[in-house]
Amino acid sequence: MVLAIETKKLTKTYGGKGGCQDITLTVPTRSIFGFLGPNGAGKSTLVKMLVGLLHPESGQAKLFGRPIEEEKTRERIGFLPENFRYHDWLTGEELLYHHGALFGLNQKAIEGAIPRVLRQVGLTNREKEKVGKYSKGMQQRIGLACALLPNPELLFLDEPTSALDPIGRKEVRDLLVTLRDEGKTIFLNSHLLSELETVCDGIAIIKKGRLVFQGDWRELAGKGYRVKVVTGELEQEQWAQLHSLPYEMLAQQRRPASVATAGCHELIFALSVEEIPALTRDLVAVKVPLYEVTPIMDSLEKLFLEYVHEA
Ligand SMILES: Nc1ncnc2c1ncn2[C@@H]1O[C@H](COP(=O)(O)OP(=O)(O)OP(=O)(O)O)[C@@H](O)[C@H]1O
Repeated sequence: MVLAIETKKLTKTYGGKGGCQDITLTVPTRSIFGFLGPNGAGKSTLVKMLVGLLHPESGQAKLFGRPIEEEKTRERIGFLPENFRYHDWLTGEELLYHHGALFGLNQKAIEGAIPRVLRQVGLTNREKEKVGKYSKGMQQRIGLACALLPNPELLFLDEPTSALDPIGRKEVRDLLVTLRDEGKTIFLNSHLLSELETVCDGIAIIKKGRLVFQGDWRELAGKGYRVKVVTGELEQEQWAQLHSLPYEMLAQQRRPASVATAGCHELIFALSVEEIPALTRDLVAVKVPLYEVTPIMDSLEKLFLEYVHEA
């Protein structure tokens, strides 16, 4: 499998301090990868090395199996830096021309790409307005449009939705999913964990310059499944049978009257994911009127806080 990003012990410090150290990371192609960490953890330092803005002190990094130093490799990436200040006096279109030229695209290629990127970021018909007059959200969108100009296979986005309202965020999330489905890889730096959890296939967590987790967070969050079971009214005997089943019941409560959905008892079991079908079969066997069986997963936020505090 060709990896979009592969680093081995990649290190860059600032006079021996800060930065990031010994980062060994793999990001598969055709995925959305979330890179998380508290402020000052080393996220930007890693991204800047990968896009060629900083030279690693030691270690190696490859993009699509090729060393990051190769110019040809860099042509395959797009980058949206955090809080980038665009040229206020240019129109959106002029800015795109400028960035297209910086990418080394010729006039024809730029003209062809502009309508595509404007459509992708929802700025069609706003390209003649000055960037200085754009709202913060529009400025973020035009930045994203610049990053998309060369139709990159790998896109580095640093906080791409921080200035957007909820509708704008949803639009950008949908765009990222579309890009991934088209075969692109997106490396996403964001503090908005609830956003990452809806789109990311894999994540890495960095703390004080070192990686403390990488992988599919859903696997990790789902390891210790809890399962919510909602039942109808239960006879005394059914309660007894329920308690005799070989599952650990963590909680039980009568559902408050305000809960509109059917069922009146809510039971929480501690289970592994593989045990869910067996639990369901056993509940049906003891004639429990079953309304709902739902796995409860930990949120990415909970996982993140655990790693950042404990590791
Ligand atoms: N140019 C620099 N000179 C000295 N130290 C630096 C420099 N750039 C970053 N650092 C230090 O390196 C560490 C990592 O910084 P970096 O900007 O990579 O973190 P970050 O995770 O991107 O932070 P944030 O989320 O706040 O943007 C921090 O301790 C920072 O102070």
